Amino acid sequence: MTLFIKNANVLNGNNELKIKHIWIENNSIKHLFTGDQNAAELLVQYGAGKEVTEIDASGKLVTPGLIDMHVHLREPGFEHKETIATGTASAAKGGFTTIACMPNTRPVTDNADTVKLVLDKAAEAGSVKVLPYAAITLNELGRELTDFTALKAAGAIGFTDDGVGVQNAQMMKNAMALAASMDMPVIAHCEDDSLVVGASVSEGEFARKHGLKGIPNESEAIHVGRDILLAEATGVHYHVCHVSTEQSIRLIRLAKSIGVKVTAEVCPHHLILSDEDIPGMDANWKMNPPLRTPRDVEACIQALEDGTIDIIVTDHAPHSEEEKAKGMELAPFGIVGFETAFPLLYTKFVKTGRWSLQMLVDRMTSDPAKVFRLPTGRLEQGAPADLTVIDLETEQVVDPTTFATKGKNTPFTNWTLQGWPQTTIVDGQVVWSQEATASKA
Ligand SMILES: NC(=O)N[C@@H](CC(=O)O)C(=O)O
Ligand SMILES: [Zn+2]
Ligand SMILES: [Zn+2]
Repeated sequence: MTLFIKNANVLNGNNELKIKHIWIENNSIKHLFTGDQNAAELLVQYGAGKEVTEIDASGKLVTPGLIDMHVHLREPGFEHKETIATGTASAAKGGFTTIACMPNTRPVTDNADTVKLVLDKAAEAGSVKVLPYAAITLNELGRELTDFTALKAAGAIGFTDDGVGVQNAQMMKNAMALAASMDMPVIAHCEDDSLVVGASVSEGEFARKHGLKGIPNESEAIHVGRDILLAEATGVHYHVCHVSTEQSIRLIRLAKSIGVKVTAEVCPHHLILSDEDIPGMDANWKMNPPLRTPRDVEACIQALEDGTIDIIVTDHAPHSEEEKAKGMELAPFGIVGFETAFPLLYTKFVKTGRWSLQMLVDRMTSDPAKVFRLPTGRLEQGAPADLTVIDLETEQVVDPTTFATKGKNTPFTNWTLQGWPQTTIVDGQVVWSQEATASKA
């Protein structure tokens, strides 16, 4: 199939927008024409004898397909929360073309068969590229290492027990040494269980006001510090999940300055919301790590700006409405993220002038590709044709009833945002477009 995207606004790496015409053939970007070339003539010249699908991207931003290295697709085992089909559809609608899914399914992705099942279902669902992580320990119980060799052979791209922290330091050290010997990364949910028993929100204003036990910042940072020392000792590529505290950032900054191979990610909600924004005992504001203080929020923003935190991920974590209705203390942790991530960050940081558009796009495309050595995340001749067309103008109100994900658990309901993805292209195929949705409706 041949696809011709004309009049696209493309970033040049230096935060300048240039008009380009993008010619796609055989899954990759074959030509990148400058905007002063006549699109109609190019079509005649290069499209002779071919069936060419045209997309007019006039006035729209076209970026490399967005990449989300931390998501929960829930299948197998929790299909009432999400399936690989609904999760990837939601990702496509959010402009994502590659996503990496966490192993806290049922069964846990701690064996080669489950890795293969995820990959098969993803190929079948067909929306976006799915990269599975495998568990560090069997059943994510922290007692026994999984078979790293078999998991890597089956297609796992890294090891993580996301959902829980690995409590035992020796276990983590063994995992890191083994992963290092296989040139695989260890991705860590940092949480010391002994410090968080029975808590559902962060230690801060909201917990005090409602008489709730709080999750302290040290519960995250203690693991970050421990793991940095273990990463230094083993030489592994250590990646910190959903960083949310000033203390963790301080440690990561120090580790990077002395050459430890550490990278880190942050979620939109930890960049935009603090515990002081929580309106009441509503579990759509409950996630792990919890919303921290405004001071932590500012530390996260600055860490992303100065490169201490490398990338943005959503930690898309759908739960059913019944589960979330159990209230702040009993409901499971997690909020959905795919369909609001880019508009939230564009509206809150680019529209306000704090970030360049280039910075936001890089942290969601080329930077994750760099950190995880992916072939995608670039818009250039010869690159895989994974692209996202984004409308930076139209305002739209967040309405969870229109989400493609099964999860409606978001704190951003009714927020008015700009920067909505319009068309998502994976390997030269349109996997989602606003028009198709609109005309179907
Ligand atoms: N982030 C969350 O609040 N929840 C995640 C688990 C996790 O990412 O630790 C989930 O699986 O629901
Ligand atoms: Zn986690
Ligand atoms: Zn997660």
